[in-house]
Amino acid sequence: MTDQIPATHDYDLIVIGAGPVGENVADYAVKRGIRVAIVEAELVGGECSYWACMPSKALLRSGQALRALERVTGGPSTAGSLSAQAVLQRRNAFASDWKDDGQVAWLDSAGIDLLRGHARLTGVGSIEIDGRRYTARAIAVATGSIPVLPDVPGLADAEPWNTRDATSAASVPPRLLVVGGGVAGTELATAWASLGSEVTLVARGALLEKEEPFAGELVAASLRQIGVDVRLGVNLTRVDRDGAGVVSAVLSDGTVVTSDEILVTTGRQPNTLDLGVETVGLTPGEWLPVDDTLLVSGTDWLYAVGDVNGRALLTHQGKYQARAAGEVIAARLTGAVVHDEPWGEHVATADAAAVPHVIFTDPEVARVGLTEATARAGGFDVRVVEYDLGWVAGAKLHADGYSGRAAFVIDESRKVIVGATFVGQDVAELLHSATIAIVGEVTLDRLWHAVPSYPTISEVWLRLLETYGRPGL
Ligand SMILES: Cc1cc2nc3c(=O)[nH]c(=O)nc-3n(C[C@H](O)[C@H](O)[C@H](O)COP(=O)(O)OP(=O)(O)OC[C@H]3O[C@@H](n4cnc5c(N)ncnc54)[C@H](O)[C@@H]3O)c2cc1C
Ligand SMILES: NC(=O)c1ccc[n+]([C@@H]2O[C@H](COP(=O)([O-])OP(=O)(O)OC[C@H]3O[C@@H](n4cnc5c(N)ncnc54)[C@H](O)[C@@H]3O)[C@@H](O)[C@H]2O)c1
Repeated sequence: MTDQIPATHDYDLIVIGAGPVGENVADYAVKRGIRVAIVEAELVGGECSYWACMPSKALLRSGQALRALERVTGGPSTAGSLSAQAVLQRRNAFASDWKDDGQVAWLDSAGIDLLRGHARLTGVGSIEIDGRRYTARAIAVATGSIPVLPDVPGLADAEPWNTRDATSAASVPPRLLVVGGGVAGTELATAWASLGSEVTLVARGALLEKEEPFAGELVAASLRQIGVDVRLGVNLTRVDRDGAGVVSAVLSDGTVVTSDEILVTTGRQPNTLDLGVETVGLTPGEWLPVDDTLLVSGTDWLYAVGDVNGRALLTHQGKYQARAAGEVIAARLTGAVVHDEPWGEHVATADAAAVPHVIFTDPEVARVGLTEATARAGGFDVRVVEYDLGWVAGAKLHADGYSGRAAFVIDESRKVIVGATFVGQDVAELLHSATIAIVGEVTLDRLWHAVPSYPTISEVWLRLLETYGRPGL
């Protein structure tokens, strides 16, 4: 192990991992005129492009569109059905048929060198790929995260699906058991049920426990409506797959679920187990701790960006970090001024204040910032207002019997929104207005002048303000 950056180096910056985050670190850095290489062990484009965001949303979209049509009087009079094979083919196209030629061509056009293979850190400013050593003045780790498999007797031997299997499967399993009531579990249960699978969803608590409680309740009700057997407050105790391939799962309430596949969606862990982090004083298997410029604590050359730092396991938030990291690495290497004050060009301040995300279940769950529970735990002087989206004229027009709910978490001391949640059909596009209100710290009295158009679902903004009451009255 070396303990200082080598005097000569192959690159200014080496990025490990060419997922959406690594690509953006490299892109933003190379545009500032430094020499950049990126290392990829599998496909350029990463998890999001081939086994996560894109294929899962492609699997979900057709069912959502069909149900939306059925909720409008005059839509199909008999229950419509999807062509599962056509949906799977559309999914294949969105996963680029698991080929990365397009992304590789883009790297080339951007002037970023691609090094194929599995990289391991070997010391300060140095890595090894298949026995070959490369050095750089800075290294950015963007290796993402991998699924967690709970230690349940028989589970590993039953060859469960992980999210990769569930997003790339070539046919619809007649029966699917989904374990885990979080984001991936609820989305993939929705998708496969829409495609005709008989789905059972098992969650050890409620669904979507990190959200406002009404989110999980509304999603559980709608999953049941599309035929999913939702079992809450139970866990797996034992799993077996017999010679015919049938899976039997024994639950903590003593019941047994039989299925053709079992999908485990019980969270993620950092992809740092086989990365050589121990050569630079870090612990394999742990999230890499970073400051707001994405610099790894205790170093002046190592950065960790995206899922691997554990700040927000979302593509768009990782890419936001990547823009800051690419710029700050280049700035530091070229001696340019670093703007690392809160909300400055070189920091990921929004990671702590305003992370937006959409769960593409039906209804969608869209949240930015804090929930009531996290705001209270954070010591905010909180007031929460809620409104039933089914009462909004634009929502009634959008779908017969529209069902949904929205909430604002308000910091009473500053009279600003610190969290917003919308649950309902097609609320995803409402979310960015809330992100802007939070990042801009727009006060409630000013928000009264932001007039939503009639008749749109966004009128819920006015209804929530009215529920709060006009400041000063
Ligand atoms: C089922 C599912 C659905 C999701 N849907 C969404 C969504 O709709 N919206 C959203 O925002 N987020 C979604 N996410 C989360 C999103 O996929 C991740 O946040 C995102 O992929 C993280 O990007 P990343 O670049 O940090 O890591 P990754 O995308 O995991 O990329 C890491 C890359 O590094 C490579 N690599 C790893 N180790 C090495 C090594 N040692 N050497 C060389 N290369 C290496 C890997 O091969 C990979 O290409 C979803 C996740 C899952 C599981
Ligand atoms: N639309 C999106 O943006 C999207 C979609 C899918 C995934 N993701 C990202 O991927 C990440 C991972 O998703 P996820 O659903 O795997 O994680 P999650 O944290 O959302 O949910 C994990 C679920 O598994 C349960 N669980 C954990 N350990 C368990 C155990 N030992 N036994 C039984 N149950 C257990 C939890 O209670 C929870 O219900 C999310 O944090 C999210 O950021 C995003």
